[in-house]
Amino acid sequence: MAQLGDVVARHLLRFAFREELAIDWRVPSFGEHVLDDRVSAVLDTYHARMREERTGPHAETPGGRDGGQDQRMRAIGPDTGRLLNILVRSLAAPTILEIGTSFGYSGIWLAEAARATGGRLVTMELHGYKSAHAREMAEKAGLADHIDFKVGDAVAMIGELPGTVDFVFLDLWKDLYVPCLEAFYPKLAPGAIIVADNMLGPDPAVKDYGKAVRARPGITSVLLPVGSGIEVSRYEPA
Ligand SMILES: C[S@@+](CC[C@H](N)C(=O)[O-])C[C@H]1O[C@@H](n2cnc3c(N)ncnc32)[C@H](O)[C@@H]1O
Repeated sequence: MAQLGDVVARHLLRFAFREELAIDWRVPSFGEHVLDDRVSAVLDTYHARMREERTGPHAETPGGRDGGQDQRMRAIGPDTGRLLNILVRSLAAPTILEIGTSFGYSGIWLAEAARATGGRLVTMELHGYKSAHAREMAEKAGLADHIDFKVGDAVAMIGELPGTVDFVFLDLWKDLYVPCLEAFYPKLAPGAIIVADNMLGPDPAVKDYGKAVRARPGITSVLLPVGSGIEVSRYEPA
């Protein structure tokens, strides 16, 4: 019964917040005076591709997830992008870790906030062709100087990061959420914020992540119905 309740709640939330009703694709609505023209133009280019992706057939093409030739952006929407940007802008010169670059959409929102706050974005992606596209778009947006693009398995690369991180955006294949948490948790700076995407999806791995992050010492966490559902957590050691 509890499981049925979960499914119904998930569908109601998805309906209430589904793209057609809630997504505001207009970049200027974020604030014409906040995002510069180069950033807005790049976001608009991504939005056109995202609209096509979301309205087109959902079947995987050959080589798609994850035959090594995946072409879908699988990007967060503009609402989640705006929220990431707002959260990062509340931090001073943060080190931001993005796990799951894909073709670079969420990274634009994060890097724009990194530039505004004197911070830096480190973004990790398994596939070189996706990371290369993300870099090209970041160059067009004038943001590439604020980003380190890393290619390889994030779970392994997180362990090699020097220093601490102030903000983590977790958005890769869901079965890796908990292994990533295990890898980045020891690197969290006091006051660090973690945002995990796709938390209202059907994959049981996201529930495992929700339980695992809330069980960690020093974590306060809330699930928000923004985009496809985000778990927003804050770390404050005792
Ligand atoms: C949902 S997409 C990320 C979307 C992106 N954050 C955005 O909103 O624009 C997930 C990405 O994680 C990448 N990925 C999957 N496993 C990975 C791993 N072990 N290490 C690094 N990246 C991985 C996939 O190739 C895919 O591009």
